[in-house]
Amino acid sequence: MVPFHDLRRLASGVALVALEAAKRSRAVEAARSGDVAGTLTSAVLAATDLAGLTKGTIREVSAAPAPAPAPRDSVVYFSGDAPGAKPSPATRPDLAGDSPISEASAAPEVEASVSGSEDAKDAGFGGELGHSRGVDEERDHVAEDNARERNNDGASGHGGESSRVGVVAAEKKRRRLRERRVPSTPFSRALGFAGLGAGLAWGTIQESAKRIMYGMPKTDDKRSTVSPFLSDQNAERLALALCRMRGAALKLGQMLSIQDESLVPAPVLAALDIVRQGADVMPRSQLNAVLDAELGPGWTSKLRSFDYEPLAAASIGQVHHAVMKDGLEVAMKIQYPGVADSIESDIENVKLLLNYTNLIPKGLFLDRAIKVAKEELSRECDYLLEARNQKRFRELLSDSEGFYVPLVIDEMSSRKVLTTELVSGIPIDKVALLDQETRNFVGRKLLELTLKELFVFRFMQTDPNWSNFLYDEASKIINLIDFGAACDFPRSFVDDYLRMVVACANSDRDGIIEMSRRLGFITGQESEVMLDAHVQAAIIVGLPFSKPGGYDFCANNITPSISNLGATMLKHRLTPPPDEAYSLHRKLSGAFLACIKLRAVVPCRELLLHVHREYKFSGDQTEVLSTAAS
Ligand SMILES: Nc1ncnc2c1ncn2[C@@H]1O[C@H](COP(=O)(O)OP(=O)(O)OP(=O)(O)O)[C@@H](O)[C@H]1O
Repeated sequence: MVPFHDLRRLASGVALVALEAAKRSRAVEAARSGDVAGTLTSAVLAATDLAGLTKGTIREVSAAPAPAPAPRDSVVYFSGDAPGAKPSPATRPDLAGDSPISEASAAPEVEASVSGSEDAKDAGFGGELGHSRGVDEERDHVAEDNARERNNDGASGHGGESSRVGVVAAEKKRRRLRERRVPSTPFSRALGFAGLGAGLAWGTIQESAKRIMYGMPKTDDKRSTVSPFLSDQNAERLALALCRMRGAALKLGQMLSIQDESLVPAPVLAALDIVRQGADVMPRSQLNAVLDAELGPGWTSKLRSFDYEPLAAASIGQVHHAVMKDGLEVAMKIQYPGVADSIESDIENVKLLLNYTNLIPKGLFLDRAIKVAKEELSRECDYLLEARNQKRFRELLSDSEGFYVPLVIDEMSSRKVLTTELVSGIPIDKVALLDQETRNFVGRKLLELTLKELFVFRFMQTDPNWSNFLYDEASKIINLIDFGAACDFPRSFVDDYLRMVVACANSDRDGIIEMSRRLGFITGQESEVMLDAHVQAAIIVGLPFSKPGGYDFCANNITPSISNLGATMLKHRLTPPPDEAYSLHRKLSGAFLACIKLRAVVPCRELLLHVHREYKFSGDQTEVLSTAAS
């Protein structure tokens, strides 16, 4: 027998589809007003969305790439370069031939020269000649550097060569991404979620039936054994749908994917790993439409070349390699259409799905977290804001050894397109494969940066995604990218937060309780159980800072202890954490998780004491560390 609650889920899923269709359907409106063509278009769109979202076919991500479509050249070169300067496919062997990206439908007013690509010719790309304006001194310098590096060793971007440092670009290209249109209207997005809900419900019923026929699946994960909802197929379905939807939904999926198994069930985590590896790719027609609308139809006149095969398909946009007229290699991040306008509804829809599935434990104060996520995501969709953040960090870190923030190219940037200097390097999870000395160095640098951002700049990039730190082994520089999520912290908050970290480092119970109250983590009315759990968690988080000398993140894995205490705190918590805490703690735990991943040994206490010594508290109060601190 199929359990009743599964039938109810299916019914709810179907009801949701019907409800959304009725509520938001342009088709219905069109039909009412007699627009038959509109009705048909919307119906077809809806059907495609549903089909795509409920299939749940397993995607081979890395082990066995999907068969390549007919070979194509994805790079389009534009005419007007100085003689001899025109890059040819031969200089980019990684691009030879096999792009999975399909047909072009390009900006009609520019015509193409080159590359022997039929696509480019069909697309009618071409040259507005001799343009090179607004190139400042710094930019010239960077372009020259890059040209020199390219001549020397063929590596691209800042930070240069090293056979081991796989250029991220080349590495990412080896993965075959799936090309699918982004559902860009509120209607198609809502239907997408509804379809997913129905798909999950159907998957649950299938799983229940399977269990009746063949018994329980063998797995260590208790929750997946208990709930037929948490089948591998359903988890896969969820991941595929998120990759297709992109936008806020995918971002939330990526956030969940770096959580540990005590919060998110294992099969879902495994599926979300797919999500972390990148979204589907938007077709050229959608891409060109965004570029034309944002940069004007003459955008190609500023480029020597543009590669239609993306370096990366991220949650909010996809990133393409291009070369500016002056030879500077750049990364162009192009936002998926419709995602900025659908943050609110996407998140509401994800919430609905989470409610269906009971995936999130009670006590997480989800509403508050969701409010913060919405605000963060809308900021992240504004690439002009990201450009400003990036310039600010470039300035702040200009004297900090070991870090580099790439240049922003204003003339090729807008609210939905962000063009920055291309940098190279390997993300943190790849650094984890290097020698101990390198891992220690990178771990130390990451913690140093985190402390500096919070306690010196009071301005922090709050997205700890491992790919946002690209380590260039040859120059020993960490190239920093992705400043979409960044925020200022008020001085009074930072003052008390530093006092709290020091109290944690010194296992100072009274200090922890007092600062936690002042910062708003507790009300002061909590039960003893809650206070104990809170203090214990704080002391565990402070452990790396508790003793002089190198702290070995590999030998002391603190994640499980925190998860256990986390459960107690969720049960007894009286107040949600302050708004500042969501992104700050994501970043801090991200820095710790990175050090754990790197199995690094880092003199954390020395780093903290250094920051504390240099810190000026407001009101110029002299802060003395307790004797245990020295
Ligand atoms: N300047 C750059 N140089 C080299 N690669 C880059 C650059 N900018 C972006 N990339 C590549 O594109 C990927 C996505 O870029 P970015 O992180 O800025 O996008 P995002 O939409 O903020 O992504 P996320 O979904 O991780 O938040 C990076 O992980 C990196 O591989």
